[in-house]
Amino acid sequence: MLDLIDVLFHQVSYAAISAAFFAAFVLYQVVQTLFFADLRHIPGPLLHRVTSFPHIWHVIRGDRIQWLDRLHNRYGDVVLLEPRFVVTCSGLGAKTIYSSNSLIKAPFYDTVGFGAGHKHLLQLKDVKSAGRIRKPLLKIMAKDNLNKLESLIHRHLDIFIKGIEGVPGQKVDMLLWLRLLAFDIISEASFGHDFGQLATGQFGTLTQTIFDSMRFGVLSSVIPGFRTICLLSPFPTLRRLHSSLQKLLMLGAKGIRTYDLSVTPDFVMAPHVLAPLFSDEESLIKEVSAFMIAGSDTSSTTLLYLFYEIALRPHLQQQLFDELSTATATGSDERITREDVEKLSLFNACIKETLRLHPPVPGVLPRLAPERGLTLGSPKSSLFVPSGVVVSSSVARTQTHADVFDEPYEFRPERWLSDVTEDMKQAWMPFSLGQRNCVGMSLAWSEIYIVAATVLRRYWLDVPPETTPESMSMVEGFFTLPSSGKCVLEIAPRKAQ
Ligand code: HEM
Repeated sequence: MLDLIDVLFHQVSYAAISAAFFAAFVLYQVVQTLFFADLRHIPGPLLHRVTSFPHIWHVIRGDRIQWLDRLHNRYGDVVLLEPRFVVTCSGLGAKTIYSSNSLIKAPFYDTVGFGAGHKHLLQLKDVKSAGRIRKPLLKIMAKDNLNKLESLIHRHLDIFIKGIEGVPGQKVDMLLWLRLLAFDIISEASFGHDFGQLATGQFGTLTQTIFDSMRFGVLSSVIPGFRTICLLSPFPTLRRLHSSLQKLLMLGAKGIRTYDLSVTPDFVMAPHVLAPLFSDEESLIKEVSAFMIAGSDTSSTTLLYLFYEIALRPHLQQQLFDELSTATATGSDERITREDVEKLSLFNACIKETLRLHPPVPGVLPRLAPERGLTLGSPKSSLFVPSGVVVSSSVARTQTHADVFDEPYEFRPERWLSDVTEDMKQAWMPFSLGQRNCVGMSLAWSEIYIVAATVLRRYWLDVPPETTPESMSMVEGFFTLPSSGKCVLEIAPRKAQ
């Protein structure tokens, strides 16, 4: 009996000693992380030093834009977002991160691909390997080359116009129609044929697949193992999200393989034009499928907020109409071309201001601090970030920095008409900066110019009571969208006025 007590006593004391050691170790780690870690000089909530959970939570909720705003208001230009993730909202900080070729993309980009195998351009980590695809792609998508796409844009715009004019009461959900337009344009530009959704006025299988792919991309970028969770899940919604990427690839493959060269032989982004850039068909299919995501909601969101902001301001709308009326439509059938309107100053200022206040990619573009570390500077402070830490600009906040823009949250296109400071130029980054900026920028501008000019010359836009600042407040999914999921605007044909 005594022996038994002795053994138990020893076991208990061993267990107690082990527990005490473990508790001391945990305490040491917590104290070390909170007060002695190499990032302790970076301002931010204490919780961010030990967990990524707050960041994950706000990504899932879609309110990261507002959360980043609050963090910067409280902690300044440079903030600790996660234990190994630092964000800055200074233009100078953005320049430091994105204009240097030595910063590679963060592991985040591994999660936004199409699964195993080849990566698409957005995912390629370093400037050099991305450059091999980017350089020829930029030539293919150069402004002069894109003239050939203008008739394609107009063809879809005709269907769009017919569609919105048929909406009862001419109260149009612009979000729905602009998304349909952008999806049809990019699918025809990439696959050689659209999916006819614009003609039906409804989201179809393709759009649902793209929406699911974007949701899946967002969730798998923040929830570890999300792919596996979906794959093993009994819930049909999760399994549908997971299969969306494969579905998109299948549509991409079909588009490329059934591309009709006899109809559009010299098409800008035709498979035979793009194929030499890629080592095999799989890479080409992945790239073109990624265009479907990168090149759709980005353009439609810009056009949406442009129309909304203009519709809110009758005086500006009339000024813009007067300016657009000075442009002669030189395209076939007297259609507006990019060249007709791209130099109009107020028109350009309105688009720039829309992209400043409502950036389609509003959140973070994470990179890894290089081996020597880097200093994130702003006029107020500069903080050293050691090697391997993820660094990023908080884009929406950088573009509304109160030190750079007067009345930063006001839509004031005139700020771009005179006295544009270097700080303003530096802080305007809707397409990102440097060697990994948007490769589809020129295509996006063509689409925005042509659609916006055609619509604003043709219609007077009004905001009905149901469309409010709250319903239009920005949420961040893969890209920016209005929180209500719609944007009803009233359209009145100009001639009828
Ligand atoms: C208003 C419209 C657009 C905006 C605001 C926009 C914005 C951006 C931004 C901010 C990036 C950098 C992403 C990052 O570093 O994580 C990017 C990259 C990219 N964009 Fe766009 N984009 C637009 C339209 C388009 C279009 C129409 C395409 C058509 C194909 C496109 C294709 C791409 C691609 C392929 C990349 C990856 C480039 C690389 O990693 O080197 N984008 N875009």
